Amino acid sequence: MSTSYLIKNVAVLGGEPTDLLLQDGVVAGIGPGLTSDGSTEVIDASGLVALPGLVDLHTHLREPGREDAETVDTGTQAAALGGFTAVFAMANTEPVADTAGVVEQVWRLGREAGHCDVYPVGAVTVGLQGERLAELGAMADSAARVRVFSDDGKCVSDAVLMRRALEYVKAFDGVVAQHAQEPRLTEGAQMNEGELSGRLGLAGWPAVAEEAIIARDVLLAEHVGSRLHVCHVSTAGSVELIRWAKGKGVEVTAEACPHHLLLTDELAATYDPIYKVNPPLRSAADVAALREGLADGTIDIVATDHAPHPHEDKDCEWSAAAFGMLGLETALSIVQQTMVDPGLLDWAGVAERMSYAPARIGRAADHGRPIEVGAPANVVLYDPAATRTVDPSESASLSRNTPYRGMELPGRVVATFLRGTATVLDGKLA
Ligand SMILES: NC(=O)N[C@@H](CC(=O)O)C(=O)O
Ligand SMILES: [Zn+2]
Ligand SMILES: [Zn+2]
Repeated sequence: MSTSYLIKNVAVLGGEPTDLLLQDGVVAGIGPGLTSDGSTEVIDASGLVALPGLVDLHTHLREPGREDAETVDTGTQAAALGGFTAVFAMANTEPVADTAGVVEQVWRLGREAGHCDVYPVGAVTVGLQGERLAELGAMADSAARVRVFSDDGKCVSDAVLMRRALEYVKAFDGVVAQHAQEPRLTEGAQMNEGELSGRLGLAGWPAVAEEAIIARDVLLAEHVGSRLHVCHVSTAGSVELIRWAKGKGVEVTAEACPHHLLLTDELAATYDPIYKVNPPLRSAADVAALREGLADGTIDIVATDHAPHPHEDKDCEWSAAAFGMLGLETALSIVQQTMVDPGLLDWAGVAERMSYAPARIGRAADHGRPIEVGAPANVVLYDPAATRTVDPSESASLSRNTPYRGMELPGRVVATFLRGTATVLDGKLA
């Protein structure tokens, strides 16, 4: 029999303190003054906020193939520590997750690890090569029940292939998640194109390379009547385009990453590749536009783009280093710092953008449910008053490439429950 938990005096979505009973995998009771029998573990949650288990629509778990950077086991440990109960695992593994066999392998590894649910993302094109559509239907029909398809890491830049993919996924209510990067406009690109890239002598990655693909794709999505999701939106112009498309009724959703909500391209002046990421860190004006777009719902969700890389791929000169940074264990803190503390989002808004909406977009039915009686007990307890200094060596990830090392961040995940079982207790893996 699994343990049941009575969580006392917890602020559900930041509301008035109440009690929460998690039993038999579901939320079994909510209300002040709940009492327990002897077999129930009681948690004093005074000062803590309860949120629905977080859902990350954009995680790189690296397995199969780059187990030196991350495995499904270590990546989902990091996820649980960050308050996540479900992650969508990107397809740019080795081999690429472009067949039913590979997505089932990742899905099975997730079940065996047991730290959070793993929803494999299927590649759009064979080998991420951008030439032929992968077996989308076979992945959708597999045990992994894939609904999100992405060549993330690469852009589906061929308009005909993108159109076909959007058409194809309609049959099983799927969505194409685009890494919006016009390849010809970003050959050799190293950082945001601007005055600073010129001064630093690093090849620029212009905003228009992202915006041109988003403009094209929202028009394609409208034309074929399909669902489009835009990965890691990074520019003010992209926010504007998505706002316009939504206004027209296009079925487009979009994500922003924590690092794009906090950090700017000025960090490239350090030449420290810890700040090298794709799409690149942008200007302060872009950061402000992303925060505003996330606040008003133009940007639907926060997704981490957790991108582990081993030190030999990061501890080298800027132009040789890999793109990407860790994100799972710090996401909620960065969202608190950039959105909640400045008053741009309340905790209900965080639940929408980090749990309900990503689960909806990815069709993860057991996740992203309000904390109410009968719902699966996927819950995170968070202490917004705590602070901590980020120490990369404490990360559960196999990699160390966090841009927040040494920074003092607000908040701490105290506990995470997956279907009523604690995956994290007292801030540590349970
Ligand atoms: N974001 C990154 O900088 N890197 C990602 C790929 C991607 O998300 O495009 C990776 O797989 O390392
Ligand atoms: Zn990407
Ligand atoms: Zn990615």
